[in-house]
Amino acid sequence: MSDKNPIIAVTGSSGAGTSTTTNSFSHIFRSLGIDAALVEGDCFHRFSRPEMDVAVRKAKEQGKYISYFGAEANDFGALENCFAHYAEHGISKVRRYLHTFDEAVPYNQLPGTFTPWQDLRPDTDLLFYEGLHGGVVTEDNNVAQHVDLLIGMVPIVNLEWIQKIIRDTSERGHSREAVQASIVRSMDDYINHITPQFSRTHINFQRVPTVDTSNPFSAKDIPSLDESFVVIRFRGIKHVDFPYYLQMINGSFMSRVNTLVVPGGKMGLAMELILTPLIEELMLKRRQARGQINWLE
Ligand SMILES: Nc1ncnc2c1ncn2[C@@H]1O[C@H](COP(=O)(O)OP(=O)(O)OP(=O)(O)O)[C@@H](O)[C@H]1O
Ligand SMILES: O=C(CO)[C@H](O)[C@H](O)COP(=O)(O)O
Repeated sequence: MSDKNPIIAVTGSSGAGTSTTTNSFSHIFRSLGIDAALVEGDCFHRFSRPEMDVAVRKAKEQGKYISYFGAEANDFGALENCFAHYAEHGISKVRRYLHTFDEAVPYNQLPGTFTPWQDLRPDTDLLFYEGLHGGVVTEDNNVAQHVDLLIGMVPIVNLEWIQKIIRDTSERGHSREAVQASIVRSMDDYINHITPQFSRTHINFQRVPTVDTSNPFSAKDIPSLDESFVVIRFRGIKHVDFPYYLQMINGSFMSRVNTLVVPGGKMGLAMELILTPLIEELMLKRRQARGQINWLE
């Protein structure tokens, strides 16, 4: 945590929608005039796609599974260092993992490879991470401790799998069988490294479909926002203005004292209403910590 160089992390499983959510954050950053440094979590994978294929095969020969959710295939130490270094100095190093031809062509590289490590732009206002492990804690690494605002993006699991299967087959060139196999292979790491993060988050956004998703492996399309509700759970945030949200978001209601439910189509509006004041507060603390505060504000 750092008042001077705050970090916001959106964490979620593969296909959960962390990249999609980045659009909502970009919109908020733009409207608040915030210059955010983007860190894509996939840059901390240890292996390129061909290297991962080999690692998975070798592990299988030894009767083990490795997946993109776990510590063997991701450098949690490098991720923690990235956050710690940014919190301390406002800079860090990042790279990109290129998933598709569209992403890879501008770099003259192949899909499934990394760009070289590069310094983040200097003088950014905050670091924005989206990926798998923004709230990870293991025996050796504590990534979560460096995050000032931790958001979980968590569709219910059937919907998450539908989103992953359809995205991976239509955009990333994988077969349905390969994606199903990777879901099976990931299950241990999913339980040990992905889901525990959602008990450390400040807010979880859980999309729940209102259409039948009981066989996610046969789904032809992703249920739309209008075919879903979003369950929003708050933890450890003071003064959550539930009456204001209930008034502003048509069709919203509370299901528990810390839980707001909104129609799926209102997810963007809900994110903006809820996150804008929290991000403004981070920026206010940042200015105070840097002695830039104008007491007339
Ligand atoms: N709220 C939503 N409504 C409808 N479709 C969605 C929503 N969120 C995500 N999707 C779709 O689900 C798929 C996966 O989303 P996205 O790429 O954002 O996931 P991700 O968490 O970034 O995955 P990865 O970590 O594997 O890159 C995409 O096809 C995206 O369009
Ligand atoms: O999104 C993922 C994890 O967040 C992917 O599973 C991982 O990055 C590997 O990508 P690809 O299947 O494109 O090689």
